[in-house]
This record gives sequence, structure tokens and C-alpha cells, in this order.
Amino acid sequence: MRIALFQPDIAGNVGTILRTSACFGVGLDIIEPCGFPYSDRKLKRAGMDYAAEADVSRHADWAAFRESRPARIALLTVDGDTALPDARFEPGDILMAGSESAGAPPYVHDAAAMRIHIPMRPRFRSLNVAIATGIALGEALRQTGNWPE
Ligand SMILES: C[S@@+](CC[C@H](N)C(=O)[O-])C[C@H]1O[C@@H](n2cnc3c(N)ncnc32)[C@H](O)[C@@H]1O
Repeated sequence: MRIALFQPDIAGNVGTILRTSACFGVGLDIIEPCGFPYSDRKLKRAGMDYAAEADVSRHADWAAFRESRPARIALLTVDGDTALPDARFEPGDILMAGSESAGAPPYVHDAAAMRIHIPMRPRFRSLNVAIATGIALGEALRQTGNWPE
């Protein structure tokens, strides 16, 4: 199981996900361009000293990412046709989240084996990307038996 972020816009969210990645021993792929310099202090602040322990790969673009990570993609998207409680994860899955501003484009939706929405109350548009990733990662780790000992 790995997490992937498609062209993230907000440094603090990436730092929060880096910290999550380190805590659970789940690798993180960042598909660039990002909407901020990777040296942004908000990323460092949210990632704290944990970020140094994360297994992070940065990819110049979508093509470079797919070349190095051909595994099955489970895409988190507000337009998903599979509700998180119905999603069936496999240990090698890449759990991908879209950008804060635009989500993920159609070609990323097309490449995904599962397009997953996290059910919410009516009228609410979306969750923060780090929260959505954390909720889905917890379910994926539970299903695949990969919670740390
Ligand atoms: C702030 S949301 C993006 C909202 C964007 N305007 C859109 O229409 O996709 C950022 C990312 O968090 C994840 N996310 C947020 N809420 C979600 C939900 N209820 N179900 C699935 N993914 C969600 C998705 O990966 C989304 O691309």
C-alpha cells in the first residue's frame, strides 16, 4: 500500500500526509507540479521531524509516476462510484488523492481501478484532502491487515 498525491496545492496538507505516511510506514508518491515550492516552511512545520522518516518519491509528472508505479490505483474522488465502505483494497494498491483546487482530471479517473467517495451528509462538498486520505487509509490498512504491530 502506498499513498499518492496528484498535483497538491497546499504545503501544510502535504506535510500532514507525510507525517501520516511516516507513522504507518506507508510510502508516499507526489505527482508534480505542486502548487508551492517543496522547501515551503508550512510543509516542514506540518511534517515535523516525522517527515524525515517517510518513504517519499517525487515524480515530475503523471507519465513518470505511472512508469515507476504501475500498480492498481484506488482514487479518492468526490465523484466516485464506489462508497468507501464497499471498496475492496489489495495490499499493493496505491491510494491516490486529487488536488485541493481541482481534484483529479478525467485521465486519472480513467486510469483508476476504483473511484471511491467517502459518504458525507448532503450539501457538503468535500473533506480536507489529508483528512480524506487518513480516513481511507485506515480502512485500507484494516482490510489488508497492515496496521503496524
Ligand atoms: C478538497 S478535495 C477537492 C475538491 C475538488 N473541488 C473536486 O471537485 O474534486 C481534495 C481531494 O480530497 C479527496 N476528497 C475530499 N473529500 C472526499 C470525499 N468525500 N470522498 C472522496 N475523496 C474526497 C479527493 O481526493 C479530492 O480530490
